[in-house]
Amino acid sequence: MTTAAPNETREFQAEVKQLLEIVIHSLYTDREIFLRELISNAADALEKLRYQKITNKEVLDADLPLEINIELNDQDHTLSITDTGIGMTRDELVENLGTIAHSGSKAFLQHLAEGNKPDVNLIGQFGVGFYSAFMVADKVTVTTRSYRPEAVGCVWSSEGTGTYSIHEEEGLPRGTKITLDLKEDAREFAKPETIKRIIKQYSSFVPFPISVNGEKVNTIQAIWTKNKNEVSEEEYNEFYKFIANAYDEPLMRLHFSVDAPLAINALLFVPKDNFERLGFGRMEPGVNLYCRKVLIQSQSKDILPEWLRFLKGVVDSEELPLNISRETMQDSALMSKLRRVITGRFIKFLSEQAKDNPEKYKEFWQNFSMFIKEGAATDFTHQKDLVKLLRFESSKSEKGQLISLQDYVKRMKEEQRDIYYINGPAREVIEASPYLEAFRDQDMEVIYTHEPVDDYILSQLGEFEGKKLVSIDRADVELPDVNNQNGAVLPEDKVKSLSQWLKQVLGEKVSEVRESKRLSESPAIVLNPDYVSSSIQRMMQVMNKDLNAIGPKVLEINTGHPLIKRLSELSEKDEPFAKIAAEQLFDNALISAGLIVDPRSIVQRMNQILERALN
Ligand SMILES: Nc1ncnc2c1ncn2[C@@H]1O[C@H](COP(=O)(O)OP(=O)(O)OP(=O)(O)O)[C@@H](O)[C@H]1O
Repeated sequence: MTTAAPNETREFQAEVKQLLEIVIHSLYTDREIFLRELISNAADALEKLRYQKITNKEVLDADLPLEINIELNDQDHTLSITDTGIGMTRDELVENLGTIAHSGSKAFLQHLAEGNKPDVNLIGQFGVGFYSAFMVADKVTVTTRSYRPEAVGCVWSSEGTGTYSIHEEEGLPRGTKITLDLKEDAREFAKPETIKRIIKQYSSFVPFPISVNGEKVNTIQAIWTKNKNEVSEEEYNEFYKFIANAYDEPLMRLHFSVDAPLAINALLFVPKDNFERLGFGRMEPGVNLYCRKVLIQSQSKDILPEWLRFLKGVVDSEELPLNISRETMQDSALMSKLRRVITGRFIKFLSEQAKDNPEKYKEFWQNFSMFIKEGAATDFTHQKDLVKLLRFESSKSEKGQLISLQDYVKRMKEEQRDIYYINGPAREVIEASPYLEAFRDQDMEVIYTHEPVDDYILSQLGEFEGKKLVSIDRADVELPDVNNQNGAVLPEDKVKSLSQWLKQVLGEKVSEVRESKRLSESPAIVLNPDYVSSSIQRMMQVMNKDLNAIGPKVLEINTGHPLIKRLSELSEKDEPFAKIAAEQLFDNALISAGLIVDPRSIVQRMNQILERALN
């Protein structure tokens, strides 16, 4: 703790200066959001005070009503917001209003620093918080006194240029008053009609009375405790905007209440955009935990598993003890029960959406599939149900059309025992690869996966509805023989000697060379002898920045292919060119598997091959 002098001027932290610079000089549109930010801070302070009172802590001015008062003075061009919340001590003032702790604000700054325009939804997501007051004010004064009985009141003020001043003041009531001296071009914010309109728009769900010049303006509602048919579509959307700091409407909504095994009222929203996917860093959880309408924990990390961090909303359970501490919250049996019930209900909701509202589900999948996959890979309690929510393209679905594992199983061929999948960065790449040849030949469907996490989930799962999940780049896939379109194949002894010769030429790159039963068009294919699929190897190549970070392969050759037949002849004659051709054949097969091959050696070899061809 710093023991500050009674009257002092301090510098803002560098990031705050940067933020203020942007707030003051570049944010001209949507300036009215400053009011929402300040009201939301006031409401937070009031929620925290209510919690302190309930948990029997001693509180200064315990009888003050919990409310927000806005005073406007059109003559002096001032606006003040007063709350009777927890207030701040001198140290808290310095910490909270002189520095930025919020990682979101830093990401927001970074985004702006890269020359992007601040869009209003983004401001809503990350918040410029308290500092947004400087969009409309050329001086901001914060008069505050903490709820702690021994606390001394303080006054903080700043003009938003690099410094602020702070001094102590006797006789203040508990809570915080923020006074704005409005800029000349922001004087409309001293007019009651303007302020009332803005409150209606952004803050009508604030759970404390708000008055403007003494007139009460909001209706306090805990709509999550109401019946579904008592809440209008508009109220839901407004509530979403309030709770998610959003400006658009949600993509999906789930409102439910259950009595057993636990009494729960919940209202959950899926937003339209996934800011994590758009590159704004990891999302913070967005669901608040209530007990009988009293906020227990905002943005609770414990009420839902991490993979559901994209959800916004409210969970209210009367079974929660009000004075539950952070520690007990984390590992209480009650919390894990709540978590299980709510997660299960949400997953059920998604599968209903997928069935009854496929277009909506598709939109959801396009934006939020990464979270469902994360859940399927990490949340073993719900893995079985989550896997049913996964969607894939396949060799029998049209481009962009998605199927589930259940769809696949339903249309499996009678004699087919396993579920087949193959990974590749894009549909076109997969379809050009030799892996599909045999399956096309047999008219068997293959699921296309595009991300390593898909393969991770499927290989970890092992089976689905009793059917084995098999990556078709595995060496041990059992398949009926294909019809070789090339006519006669090499005789057995030639195959044997060619295989031995290839093994010798390619050395440690191959664990085995053998005749293929699955190729009809391509000369050769590489297969994985172990459980590591090509997609995971590809990822390791990139992560380790090492093109050799792939294990030995099984090389299968198409013994009916003219190229292989000719190679057999050349190898018998000990032609030096045969070696070059063999190496290129192997690299081509790696490329077809989507693996990355050192381009330098390939180019060199290709030039040798060209030279010979041109001669
Ligand atoms: N009216 C208030 N009463 C008590 N504390 C406040 C009040 N306003 C702000 N604070 C304190 O100042 C901190 C910083 O506020 P600021 O609005 O910049 O960020 P935030 O509220 O934490 O985040 P965000 O606004 O992005 O949600 C708050 O976390 C809170 O501790």
